[in-house]
Amino acid sequence: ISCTHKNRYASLHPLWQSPITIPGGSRQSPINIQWRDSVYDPHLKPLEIRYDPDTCLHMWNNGYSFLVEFEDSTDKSIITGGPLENNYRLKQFHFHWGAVSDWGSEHTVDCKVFPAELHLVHWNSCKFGSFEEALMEENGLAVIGVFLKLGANHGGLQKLVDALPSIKYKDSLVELEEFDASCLLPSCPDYWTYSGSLTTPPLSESVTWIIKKKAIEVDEDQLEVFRMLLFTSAEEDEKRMVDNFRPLQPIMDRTVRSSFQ
Ligand SMILES: OSc1ccc(O)cc1O
Ligand SMILES: [Zn+2]
Repeated sequence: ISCTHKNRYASLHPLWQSPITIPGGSRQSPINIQWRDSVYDPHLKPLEIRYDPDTCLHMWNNGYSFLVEFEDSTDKSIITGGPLENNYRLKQFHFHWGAVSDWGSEHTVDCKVFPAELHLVHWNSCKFGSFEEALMEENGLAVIGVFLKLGANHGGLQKLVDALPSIKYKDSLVELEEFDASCLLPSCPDYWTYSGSLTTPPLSESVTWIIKKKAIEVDEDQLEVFRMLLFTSAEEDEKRMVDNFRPLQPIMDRTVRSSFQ
């Protein structure tokens, strides 16, 4: 069964309008995760997260989302274990969200859509020399996806939310002193994992996705600040940065594994 394409695709940014199909694309993201079709893999290890808050550099609006970027010239902030063969270095994290809290996530679980989704992007520093090189290689990247659901205010996220007005326009940037990205992860270790792609151009099929089973809670006021950002620069006609998610892609010949029974 496919998830009914509700009107959440009605007003997408041109980038995501036509579900761009990559010629010969066989492992595109995002996908719907059908819980009952996922296969428990007892060989999956616990994911190890080792982030150093001092590697945080800045936050900027790249015209698709807002990103927090990290200094990645050493293995100071890495993930390892889980489905991964090597260490993967934290490069950046960013979010996808909707114009309203009825939709916004890229992945879905049993067709359930969340108001937003966090992506923590890492690259294989054992096999490649840079993020840009790893981006084009099979298993070059590992991205942790975390669903955001409506609930209590998220204290760690609030530090970023407070700085968002200063990067309202495309290509604006603000320095950040230390930020511990692990505060954005749920405490539950459970995850699904599958082979996929970037969800923004160049849509490279180089991503080992690690989707956390548990969502983190944020409140409506925090999402409202996300929605105040603009896709556009100061000189252009204002376009609010909302609905920056890619439509669901076919699972093709892929299996989603779970780290839990
Ligand atoms: O939207 S997903 C995504 C975007 C940029 C990137 O460098 C990696 C990613 O997984
Ligand atoms: Zn993303």
